[in-house]
Formats: sequence, C-alpha cells, structure tokens
Amino acid sequence: MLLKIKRSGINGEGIGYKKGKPIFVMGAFPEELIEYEMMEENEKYGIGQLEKVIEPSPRRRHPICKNHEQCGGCSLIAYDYKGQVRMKEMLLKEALKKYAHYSGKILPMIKNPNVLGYRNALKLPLSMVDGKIEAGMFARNSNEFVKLERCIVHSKLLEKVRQEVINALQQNEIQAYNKSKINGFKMLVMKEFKEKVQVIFITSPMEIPQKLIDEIMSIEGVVSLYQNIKTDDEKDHDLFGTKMIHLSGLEKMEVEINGLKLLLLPRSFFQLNTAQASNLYEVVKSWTPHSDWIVEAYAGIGAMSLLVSEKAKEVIGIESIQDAVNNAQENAKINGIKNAHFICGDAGVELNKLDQQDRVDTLIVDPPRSGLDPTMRQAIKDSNIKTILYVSCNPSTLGKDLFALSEYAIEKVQPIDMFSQTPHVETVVFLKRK
Ligand SMILES: C[S@@+](CC[C@H](N)C(=O)[O-])C[C@H]1O[C@@H](n2cnc3c(N)ncnc32)[C@H](O)[C@@H]1O
Repeated sequence: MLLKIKRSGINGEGIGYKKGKPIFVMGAFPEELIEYEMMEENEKYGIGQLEKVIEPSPRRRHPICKNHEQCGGCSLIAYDYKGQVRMKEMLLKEALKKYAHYSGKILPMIKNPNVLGYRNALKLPLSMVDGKIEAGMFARNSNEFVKLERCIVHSKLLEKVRQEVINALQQNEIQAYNKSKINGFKMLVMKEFKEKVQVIFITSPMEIPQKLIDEIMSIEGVVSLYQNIKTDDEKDHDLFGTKMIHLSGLEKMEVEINGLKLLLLPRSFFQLNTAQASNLYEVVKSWTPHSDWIVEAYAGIGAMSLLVSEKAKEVIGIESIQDAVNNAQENAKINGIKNAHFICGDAGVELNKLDQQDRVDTLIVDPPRSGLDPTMRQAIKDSNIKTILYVSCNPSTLGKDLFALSEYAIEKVQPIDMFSQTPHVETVVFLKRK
C-alpha cells in the first residue's frame, strides 16, 4: 500500500493518513511517498511496516549504523542533522500546544557539538552467541538477542574498551546468565568521563575470578571496576540489584563540569551527554533568579544546586537515591559550597515539608521521563513558589505537567539537543506564578 508521510510522531515515526485515519510508520520521514505493509489496525489508527521508499525526503541519508533497524534506539539515524533539529523543535511545539495549550515562542534548539559518539554511558545485556559471551540488545518488539557490532552514539573510548572487556570475558570463558543455569553475567554497564572508564558487571550471585579482575583493570582507560549482584526476585525495572561490590580501582568517578568537580557512585544518575549537560546547566544557572531559598527536586549528585548556590541564601536538593545524596553532600564540600544541603526522599513529600515555612521562592525540577507525580504537582500548587525552572526530557509529560500547573505562566522555553539520532528532546521551561 502507498502512503504520503505528512508529519512525524513523538517517537520519530512517519505519520500519513488513510481516509483520515493516522498510520504510523517507523523509518519514514515527512514528505516521503512510501510503500508499507499494515501490521496492526483498529478504528483509531494503524501501524505500518516500511517496505520501500518511493520518493525519499531530500533529508534522507545512508544510515551509518549496521544495527539500526533491530536496535531502534536511533530512529532518526537516516535523517540528516538539520532535519532532526527541525523535527524535534516541531515535536516540542506540538506537545506544548496539545497538552499545555501554549503556542508562544520557543527559542531555537541548542545544537549538539558532537552528533555521534556523545554518550558517556552504556548498559547492554549479555548473552551467549555461538558459544561465546557477547554484548548486544534485544531486537525491537522481539526476544531475539542481537550482538552489537559497534554503536556510533557511544563515545569512541567506551566502544574500544567494550570490545576489550568482551574479549577478556570470552578468553576467561565467562558464561552469560541463563535462567536454566544458576550463575552468569547479566549486563555490562560502563561510564566514561575525561577518558577514564568505569566497568560494572551485573551478575547473578557468584564470585568473579581474580584473573579476570586483573585483566579488566589492565585495559587502557579502565580506572574502576564493580560487580553488582542482581537476584531473580529483584525488580526488572531497577537496573541494579541491592548488592554493589567494589572490585578494584576508583570507588567514585570524577566529572568536571562548568567549574565544578563532581564525584559519582555507580548508582547515581548523571546526564548522558557531558557537553550538552554543560550547556543545559548554563541555561539553568543564567535563568535562575536571586532567591532566598532555592529547592532543586530530583537533584542527582547536586550539579545544578551547586551551580546556582551563589544566587541563594540557601539551596536544598532533594533526591531519592541515597548514594547520589551522599555524592551531592561530598560534592558541596569539595567545591567549598556551604549553603547547599541535600535530603534523601521523595521530591513531592519533601517539598511539602520544606514549604511549611513558606520560604521556598525558586524551584528547579528535573524529573524522570514520567514527569511530576500527583504529590509533587499538589505540593507545587499548594506553595507560594514564585519561579520554577522545569528541566524535562519528555515533551509529552512536560506539556501535561505545565497544563496541571495552571497557576504558572510559561515565560521562556529552551530546547537542547542532548540525544542526537533519537527523537528525544531535552527542554528547560521558565515559569512565573501568575
Ligand atoms: C533526570 S535525573 C536528574 C538529575 C540531576 N538533576 C542532574 O542534572 O544530573 C532525575 C533524578 O531524579 C531522581 N528521582 C526519581 N524519582 C524521584 C523522586 N520521586 N523523588 C526524588 N528524586 C527522584 C533520580 O534518582 C535521578 O537522580
């Protein structure tokens, strides 16, 4: 069947219309004429599989990744960068209009200086392929494991070290976890800052041979090695299990950003694109007004709290992961910042408690993709907070939250391209109480 693609959907899929009904086709881009096979159809929409591009978009280019179809992570890889930026500006505009009824100005996207090799972290499942352990992924919409040859958005050093780590695992005849056996390696997690790499193996309860530890630590660039034990009864959606074992090298990774030195434990969150995190933090710092009390909710290791500390009498960061809170407290100390304090807890619950004294005048929020939960929304609505800086990685939940926070007017919107080759958009919104 033929379809003319009219626009892009939130996941970067092409959308065309058949008798007024939207048909979503992954891998098709605006203005293309394509041939597709209908995979699923109901009264409201259809999902098609791209068969052939008959009239390609002038922005279509050769996809420079072997695994892109199975992986699905970089759904815009076959679209040029200028097209990606325009598409993401459009997706943000549509989400803010649809959910928040906002049709005001959106500042031009801050572009990514490195559109490839920008990711400072990876997490890949491990599996046996032809009798050898490999790192890879599960193909889109399937349980089939596919070996990842090379990922072009991971930093070059991460990819080089990954290959050497896999070679060491293979030479030591390490087995990937298999539900019918008891022991094995489940996932490979790696992070890189300033050309220094941390390796974390997520395994079933088992001991890692010292010979393998020594071999991993002798790989050029590796400075830190951990084992995380995840048992079968621990939740799938949590990456790590309860037991984290430091095997060798540095306990904490060090990130240098915008004049700060930050320490990071394996469980703590840090932005995936260090160069664009720096630009994001710069926007947040320059937009933050001078305040008495600033609260940063979802604070991670405290980067934004520490950066805005010179604009407040006191800054309080709230974060639910204890290791990240420990990092944030230590980060305040090593950067000589005395007016920033951190609390471990749920953002909404803790903001509510802090606001009892009505002293919070500025709030920075940087929630996960799911956005603000009802407790957080209510805590904000019940407060007297004058200014909010909302940092979002999901335009849809951002739009819904902005609609719910009707006491606030949107004054500035700044998109930042953190995740090139993917449809994800990072945005900072400046809100003022009406
Ligand atoms: C998108 S990250 C932002 C981190 C930080 N702002 C930064 O720039 O690195 C979201 C953070 O919120 C934390 N988090 C998730 N749910 C939370 C909750 N209900 N209360 C407090 N923190 C939460 C996560 O552990 C994570 O560190």
